[in-house]
Amino acid sequence: MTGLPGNGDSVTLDMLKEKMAQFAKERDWDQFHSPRNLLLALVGEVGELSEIFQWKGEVPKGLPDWKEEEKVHLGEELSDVLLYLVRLSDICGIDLGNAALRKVQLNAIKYPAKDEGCSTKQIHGTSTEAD
Ligand SMILES: Nc1ccn([C@H]2C[C@H](O)[C@@H](COP(=O)(O)OP(=O)(O)OP(=O)(O)O)O2)c(=O)n1
Repeated sequence: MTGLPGNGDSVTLDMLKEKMAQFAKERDWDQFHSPRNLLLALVGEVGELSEIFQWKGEVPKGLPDWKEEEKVHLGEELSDVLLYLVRLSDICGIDLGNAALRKVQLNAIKYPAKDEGCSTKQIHGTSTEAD
């Protein structure tokens, strides 16, 4: 495994966590990667991500009309958000993967599937045929 993108390996949150830790250590940037700084950096990147969609109106899933360079840019901004989120979680001592899995379970309890009596209308204000 080379750890480089595109070599067929699946990327894990742990890999990204280690990459970010190494990146900060090599630059002596641990001093700047405080919880508050990382949170602000994360929010800034969410802003940059939002700018990509700003004023475009609704866009179809899969972004079929977008140029390749726009999709590359989108991937970069999504990555910045993910990387700061992973780093913030690490610095706060949160196991993000397990916390997210637990949250998915909690979501399923809070919003039961339609067979278990939950309607789309209750949550999104619109009905589907299944409702
Ligand atoms: N103190 C820092 C600064 C940067 N990064 C890393 C995490 C992000 O993935 C990326 C963010 O870099 P920039 O602040 O240069 O932001 P952009 O890449 O979005 O550049 P720009 O804002 O010019 O578009 O670099 C980091 O870990 N710690």
